Amino acid sequence: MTMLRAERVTLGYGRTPVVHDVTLDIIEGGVGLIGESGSGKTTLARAFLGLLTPMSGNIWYGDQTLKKVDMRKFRKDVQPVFQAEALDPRMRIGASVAEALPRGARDRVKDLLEQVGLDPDVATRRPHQLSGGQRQRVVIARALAVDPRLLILDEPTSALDVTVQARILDLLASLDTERLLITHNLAVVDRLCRTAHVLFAGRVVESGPTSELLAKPAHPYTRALRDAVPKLGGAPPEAKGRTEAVPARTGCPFRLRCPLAAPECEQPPALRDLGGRQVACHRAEDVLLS
Ligand SMILES: Nc1ncnc2c1ncn2[C@@H]1O[C@H](COP(=O)(O)OP(=O)(O)OP(=O)(O)O)[C@@H](O)[C@H]1O
Repeated sequence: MTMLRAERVTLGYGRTPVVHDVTLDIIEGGVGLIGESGSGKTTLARAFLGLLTPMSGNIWYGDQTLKKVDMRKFRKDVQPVFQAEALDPRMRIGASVAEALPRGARDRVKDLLEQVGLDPDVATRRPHQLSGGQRQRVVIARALAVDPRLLILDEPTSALDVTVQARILDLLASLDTERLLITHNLAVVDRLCRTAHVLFAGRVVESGPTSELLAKPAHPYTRALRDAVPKLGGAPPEAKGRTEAVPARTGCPFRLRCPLAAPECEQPPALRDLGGRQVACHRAEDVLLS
């Protein structure tokens, strides 16, 4: 089932588009958005949260666009999971979680803290008295307080060290709530999302089942990300090749970094179906064979 849908969405700041003509469904089983810094992941997430209005195209929630939807209900159904730094440093943890709960349900603080694997005694502490992993759990507890249908998680574990990161991923995997996960790290998407979309320079370059994208990438950029997959907790990968090259302004945006670039890549590749996935590459068949 599709929970949220971006339909031919172009997004930008001022008059400058940074996400171009993206169509993408958030479906059950977890959806991952992967790409390097500046590829447009957070911009797309902000549009899905209703925080950024598309320059063109629409975001659909069920059969309504976000322009028409009941925003009070939408804000309850679709919850962002912010970085732990967003917690109010002056507030005690219990008050911080209680604040997120609906009126009349404030006695659920203890349950929520337990649900995210925290000792309810942390309720009396302030954020600086918790570890980074504990703070991230509090942020997740706050997001869960309104029983959302969908969590939108932007790099939920990148600030944490490896073992703590693995435990937070276990927690997220154990939740019933659906998720859109934004990350540099393919290994994190593999753990939490059945479907993955790879963004490069504000365009979807490959989409499909995560396991297939990892096992047999059809876009050279997906392959470069896969080959640079950091262990959980590692540094963000850089695609191999001429990493200093900026995206090309004409033709395929990846061509200046692509080891398979050919004359036809001076024409922009359309996103096309290829054996159960979608890929925007003239040479996808060669990528699969090579
Ligand atoms: N508020 C803003 N005003 C103008 N340009 C912005 C703004 N926010 C982001 N951008 C630009 O939009 C592009 C996409 O940024 P975005 O933050 O969506 O990328 P990202 O893939 O989430 O990167 P990161 O992983 O570093 O967060 C970048 O070129 C960025 O410089």
